[in-house]
Amino acid sequence: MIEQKDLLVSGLGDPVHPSPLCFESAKRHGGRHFVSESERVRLDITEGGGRAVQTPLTLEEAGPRERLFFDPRATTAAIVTCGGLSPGLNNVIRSVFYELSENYGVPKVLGIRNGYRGLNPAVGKRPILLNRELVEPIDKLGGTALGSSRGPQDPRVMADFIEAQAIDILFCLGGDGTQRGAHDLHKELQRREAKVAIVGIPKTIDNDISFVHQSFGFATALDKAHEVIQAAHVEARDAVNGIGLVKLMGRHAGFIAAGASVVSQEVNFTLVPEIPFPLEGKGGFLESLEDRVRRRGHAVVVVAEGAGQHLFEGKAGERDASGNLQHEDIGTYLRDRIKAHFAEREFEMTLKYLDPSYFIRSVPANGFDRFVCDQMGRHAVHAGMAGKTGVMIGMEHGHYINVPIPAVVSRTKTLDVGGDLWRGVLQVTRQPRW
Ligand SMILES: Nc1ncnc2c1ncn2[C@@H]1O[C@H](COP(=O)(O)OP(=O)(O)OP(=O)(O)O)[C@@H](O)[C@H]1O
Ligand SMILES: O=P(O)(O)OC[C@H]1O[C@](O)(CO)[C@@H](O)[C@@H]1O
Ligand SMILES: [Mg+2]
Repeated sequence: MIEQKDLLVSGLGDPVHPSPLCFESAKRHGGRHFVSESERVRLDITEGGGRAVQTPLTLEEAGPRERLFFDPRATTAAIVTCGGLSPGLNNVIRSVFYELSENYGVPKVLGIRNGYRGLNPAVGKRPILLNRELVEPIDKLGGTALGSSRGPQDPRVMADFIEAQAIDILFCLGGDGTQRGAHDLHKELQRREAKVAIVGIPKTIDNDISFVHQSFGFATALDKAHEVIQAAHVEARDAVNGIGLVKLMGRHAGFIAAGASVVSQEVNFTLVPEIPFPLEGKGGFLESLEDRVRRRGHAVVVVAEGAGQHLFEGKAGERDASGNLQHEDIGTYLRDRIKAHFAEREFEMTLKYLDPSYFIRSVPANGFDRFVCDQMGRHAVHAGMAGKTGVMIGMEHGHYINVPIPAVVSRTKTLDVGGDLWRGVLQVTRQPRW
């Protein structure tokens, strides 16, 4: 259980340098300008309906501070991108670079190559000095201009490198693993009493990072997933007893599968990791699917990659370089089980299996994600320049917030099966309430 004391952000010291940012016109019009340290955002803004009355937890509002810890003209910053790709990584790199160099006047911004590996000179490539020419066109491209990687590096080696390069602020773009790595690095630098700010920026198409209502890349992933579901629907509808089966990413959480099902409106079954569905027997998935095909002549099924793992109990899964468990392939397993089920009943049908895989994440960000990327990147710069460290930029209730990384990684965000999104899925699919 997170307590208020777990939500206090660490600082490197007194902010003594005046910010070069200018908000005079906002001030004149009575608008918001600098954000003070006392401004906080409530984590839970709902009440009533039988909820227990509690003192609400609050988080630090992110945003530009009037006084900075780092003197912008004498600051060196660096950016690293880790883990799997997500639409918008390049947009964040670009916004972080421009905010630092154009608005704060930071003279040196380094791009660390291929994730945390680039902080270990024994195995990584040298960092690149970012400049306008390099950064200006990257937002039109998918992927990350800096490269990424999985797999651990020793925090002592990374801290040595950071100190040797005189890096003052490191921006760590990545998912839960990246934020854990950032926390280890922060602790090592703290142990050395090094005045280095570590600022995380959450990246995941899976949308499964706590304290982030919607991470960048998620909306683009839904757009791409929607295209695939549309194709599955056309194929299913135009075949004799057609079934379109679509597997989508989401190893721990079903946000992509659920979100894309609602976007598409054509899905009849959505299978997610949060709800272990019965496969066989009355009311199970196969019987329900058969019933739907008998009644309507076709069906569309969307399955998240992390769904149905209970069906593989006893199998020792492999792990990737970062230690993430590799799931058994629920997509091809369901494809084969569906075919076998209909064959046993001598019920003619046509199954089309679509696995868009990386197609939904290695693409440029859509308009909404581009917007989120810019906001995330610039808020991260404000936090770093103010000397906040061991912190990740979050977003709740439309407010950007500074969240201590231990609080972020202490819990995993999964679909709220009593919430609006899942209710939406049930209303669209009218599938059984497993
Ligand atoms: N528990 C951990 N402690 C320290 N470092 C970690 C930890 N977990 C992962 N890392 C490091 O963080 C980097 C990225 O981790 P990982 O490959 O798990 O991706 P991620 O950031 O979780 O992104 P995603 O899973 O969304 O692709 C890797 O270099 C990995 O070794
Ligand atoms: O094949 P890779 O690069 O390890 O990435 C796969 C993983 O990426 C994710 O989309 C997370 O970004 C997961 O849903 C998926 O398991
Ligand atoms: Mg991860």
